[in-house]
Amino acid sequence: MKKKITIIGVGLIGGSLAINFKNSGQYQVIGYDVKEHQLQMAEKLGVIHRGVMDLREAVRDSDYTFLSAPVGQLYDLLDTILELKFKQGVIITDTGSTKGKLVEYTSKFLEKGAYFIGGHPMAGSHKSGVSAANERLFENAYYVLTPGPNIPKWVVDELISLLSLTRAKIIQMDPYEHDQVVGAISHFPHIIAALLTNQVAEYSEQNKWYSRLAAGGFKDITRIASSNPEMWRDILIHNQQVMIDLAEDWKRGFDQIIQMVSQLEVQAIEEFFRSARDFRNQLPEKGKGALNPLYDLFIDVPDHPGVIGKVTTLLGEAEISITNIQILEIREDIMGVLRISFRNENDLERAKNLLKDSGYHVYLME
Ligand SMILES: NC(=O)c1ccc[n+]([C@@H]2O[C@H](COP(=O)([O-])OP(=O)(O)OC[C@H]3O[C@@H](n4cnc5c(N)ncnc54)[C@H](O)[C@@H]3O)[C@@H](O)[C@H]2O)c1
Ligand SMILES: O=C(O)C(=O)C[C@]1(C(=O)O)C=C[C@@H](O)C=C1
Repeated sequence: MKKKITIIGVGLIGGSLAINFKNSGQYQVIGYDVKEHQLQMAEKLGVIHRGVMDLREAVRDSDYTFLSAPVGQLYDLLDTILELKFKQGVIITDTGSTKGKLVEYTSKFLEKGAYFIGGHPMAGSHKSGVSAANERLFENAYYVLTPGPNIPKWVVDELISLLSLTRAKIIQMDPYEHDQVVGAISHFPHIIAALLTNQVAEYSEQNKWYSRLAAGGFKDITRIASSNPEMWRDILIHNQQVMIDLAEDWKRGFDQIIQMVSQLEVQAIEEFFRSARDFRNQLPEKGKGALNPLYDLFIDVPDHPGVIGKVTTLLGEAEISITNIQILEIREDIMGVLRISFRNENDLERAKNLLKDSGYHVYLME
């Protein structure tokens, strides 16, 4: 009998994990979510084998349980699971963006016969929900595990082996070190992006040109301001002290550059940009083969031979390049969903209008 994997919270991250596990053919993948429509969509897209709305049923025979709900939900979920009947030796892990407090909180699982290992895939998107799930989301990305000191090595190895299906690079880290580092490279940047966006939004109330002229630079630095507000509220709250410390460093840096500008310290200003450029330029690019989840278009297609060819021909004739194409589900007599990725927003927009005008039902995902 196949081992059972339960995904609690079948959204972007849970759904992307689920696809990898399901497509391996080695596991039975069950989804649980508080939103029934997410489960229905997950089943329709073929992301999970089956969705259940009852947590008791979801965890009962599970060999591996993934908690991929928002960070603020994890503690209550863990408390509930602890009271339920679960398999002895089950490996429970999460995908939450913060790790320190959670790992401390979960040490009590061990005495109940379950192993908890904190986890955090360092890949994602500003999009939410299972419709944005992507089989290749984690490919080449780092996936951090933060096992507590009492978790046996063979248990960690077993989880690593399962996660290798995602083709992520799995590393282990101290949970508080994780929060420190990820606070600086992920959590704090979301504050900056939102702050900058709010500042410009305020100006644009008086003058429409702010939003009309907002081009590449502004859009690049503020892409993540489109992220899910509830998710980011939870993350900041659960990494509170790190955020406060980073803000102090930011204020110091900000005072310095403003001082340079007001004193017209031209050399220092140039050096400020040069050192940033040098560090930015040596950051590794995302590995080859990984999808850029940004410019995706979804198209409902009937399961007729040649339908993909018709769509790609239409795009090709209009000289719109595609970077990837994926069938999210094709079963007999059932409408399938085609996901086509484009290089930029302009291509995406043109393709959307073209396909719509040709009678296809096309949509973007939040
Ligand atoms: N989005 C990212 O870029 C990213 C990357 C890595 C890790 N994470 C972390 O992964 C987790 C999931 O993020 P996501 O982007 O997939 O969010 P998402 O909103 O796409 O999915 C979360 C899912 O959890 C469900 N949910 C909410 N409360 C629940 C509960 N009490 N029980 C069961 N299901 C519940 C929601 O209905 C939703 O389907 C978060 O903890 C987040 O911090 C996110
Ligand atoms: O690419 C994005 O939109 C993300 O915000 C992904 C991102 C990140 O900050 O890099 C966000 C949260 C996660 O916990 C991990 C990854």
